[in-house]
Amino acid sequence: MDKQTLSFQAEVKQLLHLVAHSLYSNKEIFLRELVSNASDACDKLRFEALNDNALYEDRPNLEIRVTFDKAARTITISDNGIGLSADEAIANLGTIAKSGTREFMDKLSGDQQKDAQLIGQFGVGFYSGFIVADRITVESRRAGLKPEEGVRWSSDGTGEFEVETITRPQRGTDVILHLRDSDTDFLNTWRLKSIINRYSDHISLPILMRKEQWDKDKGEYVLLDEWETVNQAAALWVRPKNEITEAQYHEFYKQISYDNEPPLAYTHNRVEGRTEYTQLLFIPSKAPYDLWNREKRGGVKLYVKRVFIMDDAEALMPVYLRFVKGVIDSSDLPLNVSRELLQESRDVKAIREGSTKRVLGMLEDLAENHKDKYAAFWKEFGAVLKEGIGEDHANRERLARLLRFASTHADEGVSFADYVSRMKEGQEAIYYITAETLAAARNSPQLEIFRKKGIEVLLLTDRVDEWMLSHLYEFDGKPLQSVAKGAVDLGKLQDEEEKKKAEEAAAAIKPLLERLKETLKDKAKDVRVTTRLVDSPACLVGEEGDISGHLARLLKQAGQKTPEVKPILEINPEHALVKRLERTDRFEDLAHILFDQALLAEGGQLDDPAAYVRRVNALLAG
Ligand SMILES: Nc1ncnc2c1ncn2[C@@H]1O[C@H](COP(=O)(O)OP(=O)(O)OP(=O)(O)O)[C@@H](O)[C@H]1O
Repeated sequence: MDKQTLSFQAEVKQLLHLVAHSLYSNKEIFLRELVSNASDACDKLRFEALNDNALYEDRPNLEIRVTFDKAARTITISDNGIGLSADEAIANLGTIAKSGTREFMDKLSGDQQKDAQLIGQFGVGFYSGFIVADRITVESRRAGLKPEEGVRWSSDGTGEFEVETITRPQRGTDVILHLRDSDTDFLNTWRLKSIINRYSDHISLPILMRKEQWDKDKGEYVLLDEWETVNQAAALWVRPKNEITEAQYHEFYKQISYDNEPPLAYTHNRVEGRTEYTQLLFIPSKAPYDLWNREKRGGVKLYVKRVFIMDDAEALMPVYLRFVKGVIDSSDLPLNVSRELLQESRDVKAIREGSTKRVLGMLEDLAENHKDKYAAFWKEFGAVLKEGIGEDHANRERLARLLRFASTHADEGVSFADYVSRMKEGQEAIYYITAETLAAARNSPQLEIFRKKGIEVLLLTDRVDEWMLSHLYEFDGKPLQSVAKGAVDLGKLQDEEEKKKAEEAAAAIKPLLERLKETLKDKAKDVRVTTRLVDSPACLVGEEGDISGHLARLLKQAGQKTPEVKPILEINPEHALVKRLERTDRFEDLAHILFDQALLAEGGQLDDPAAYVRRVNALLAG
């Protein structure tokens, strides 16, 4: 192929611009990214060679070399991995194939500072070379192709790149960075070594650099023809725990997660027994931008006997732990394991169960011993963890203990155990209310009697709460009871006198109830007297087993059909407004207003807001 000039995909141009302008604060990451690509290329070769050993040609030892040339002002990162064909170079280095990166591009705000932070979550990979280089040349040959089928790719990182065929006897890739004038300080063994130590120590392949020696005559260090390995060259998770520093764990985490913040916690174990594997799992400090995408595959990489098999092996972690990042290295799975096989494998099932327990153990430890960290975790990931209540029956008990809520007694951080420890003498149930917002929950009329009696109520406002509650009926033998469903049954918390008073009030008000029922028959399935209200005239409740108004609204928002369930209107016979009903000549207006206000108070929407306004105005004017 003669030399061709091609244009970058529009998104690449945008990305390149961003790379060159936003990443100045942390220039040295270019080396991490390019070494990581070189390592990936070696992993890919090892993987393909499982089925075709000839791909190793005569160089089975995979390695990465980092060299520099002061005179030419270049740094070269070389690998003898899978290499690129000409077509692959055009496709992979001229476009953004990864959907993640494309999504990232969509999220760019144009605000450089924000975008630079965002970039940390993605890693710009190959293009990060342009942070320090004003031209990058890639020379490569794919394993298995002939020497004449090599390719040279070159670009100054603006709009276009050039490709041509070259002859290249050795397989693999050289990425040659032509440094900008301002970045020649990277042409220094010590500097490069220290960057490799910081970012790439855990890369499992040897990273080689030429040795240096002090030359007395020249009065400077000169490079020798001898090479030395400058990293540990052992996969981090294989090394004994006591030889790994906290900083190394954190760096490894950053590398696999693209998260700039250190992880909240990690766990590193060798599991022995029927299924043998090593797990190194991290809990991030911050939720990724796509946490809510349940389709997104998990963040756990699968290795088999240190050979990289796949990213995002979702079968290794339950969906509700999709925020966990890390590596699992199995000693038992076959090297040619596929995603389909993973789904069925008994070993994988054992690994998933073991890893789930480990993560829950980590969370329990945080909850117990590092309360601040657990609170931070809960803020970021609590709502996702709640999915586990419905999805992971085996661990439901443990998960329930990890849940945290707001309540009428505390703004956040209330566990079921806290709640139970504060239960009143004679209180049998754990009371909760669901609502769209904390304010709506806190101010619901249904809470009035509980507040009056000092009984704590959990305030649930996450979207997933209703669903979660359909899978969780009790904690520690105490039933969970909605304060907005069924008749209030405070059981032993209510004394006989109160009960008697309520019954008498109900009897006295019977004719009024009948009238209300008739007037509101299209809106309410029943109207009854309640003791749950103190300051409000009325509230809506559901029948035990009915879906709540809150859930019905959530489902409606999600575009799902919901069964038409009419609520029950409960009225407070002591309230002035209710008393007024008995002698008003605008009974119908007032009845509707009572209902509509009860609906508004629980966060509902009126079917006919104009009618409501008209009625209120009529009353105000009258
Ligand atoms: N040293 C290399 N050898 C072979 N192919 C490479 C090499 N470096 C890059 N590539 C190819 O170029 C593609 C783009 O690289 P880039 O670093 O931009 O993205 P990525 O590696 O897919 O993602 P990321 O680096 O964010 O994990 C790679 O997927 C790979 O196909």
